[in-house]
Amino acid sequence: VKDGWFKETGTLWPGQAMTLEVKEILHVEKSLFQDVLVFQSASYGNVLVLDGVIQSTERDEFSYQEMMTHVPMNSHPNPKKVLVIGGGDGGVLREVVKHEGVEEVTLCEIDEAVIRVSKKYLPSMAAGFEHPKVKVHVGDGFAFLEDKVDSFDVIITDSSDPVGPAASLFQAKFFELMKNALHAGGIICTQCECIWLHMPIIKEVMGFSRKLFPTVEYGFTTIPTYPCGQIGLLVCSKDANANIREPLRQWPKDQEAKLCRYYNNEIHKACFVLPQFAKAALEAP
Ligand SMILES: NCCCN[C@H]1CC[C@H](N)CC1
Repeated sequence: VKDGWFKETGTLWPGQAMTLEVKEILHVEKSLFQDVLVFQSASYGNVLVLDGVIQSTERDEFSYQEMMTHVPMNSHPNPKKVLVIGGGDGGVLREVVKHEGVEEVTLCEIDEAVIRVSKKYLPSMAAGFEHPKVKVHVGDGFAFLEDKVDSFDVIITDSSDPVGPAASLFQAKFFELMKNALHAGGIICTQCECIWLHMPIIKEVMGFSRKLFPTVEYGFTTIPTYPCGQIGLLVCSKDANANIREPLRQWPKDQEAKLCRYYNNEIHKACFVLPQFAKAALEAP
């Protein structure tokens, strides 16, 4: 933090940086896995930063957490058992339990510091941990999935970037583990980076995903504090007849408006409509 501003420089977005004005530094810690910073910003509420990269801000996190959750969940006919890999700020958990049919949601986060710090400084997200249907496992998602077979209806990988603790979550082996852990007809949704910055990463991940899943779709959401204000979600189904682009389930309009500030059943469809350069680069070979 310099002259009262935080600057998000990163090897994954060379030559550019988001900056946020800092009102107060709330927490600085070196966890077992990464540098953890929380600050109160002048205009985005409290901000969680891991290894210098913005993970969540109170003002705009709902965009990402809602889309990462409700696009896969409403693409599944009846999700009962849900797994969240990463997601230590609790935001995805908060969204998953909005689906009445869910019986149990397990969160597997490698770094207990993220959970602890989120509970203290990001209460609107960490509220997700309080729900009776929630089980928390602190550990590596890779290791957690090694012995899971035919166990979940939906798996959401809410990860940081493929640099540091989350690097293994962008590899084919991890997608094989997620596939094996899914029930028939199961769906995964993973954080899949930005079309303005990471086309090679997106193409690589979609490439091996298409070998593993019959249905693979890249959608995105807009979010001011992620690089270039756009972040992707890769949604894959084991069901060859699944049409992820059309919500299978939807709340009644008035209920939807109470539950969500970003997601609705129109934006579920719209999020898969890509600009020409991305459509051309990402369409199936
Ligand atoms: N719930 C935390 C979301 C983490 N998502 C990522 C954080 C880092 C960004 N460069 C990309 C999204």
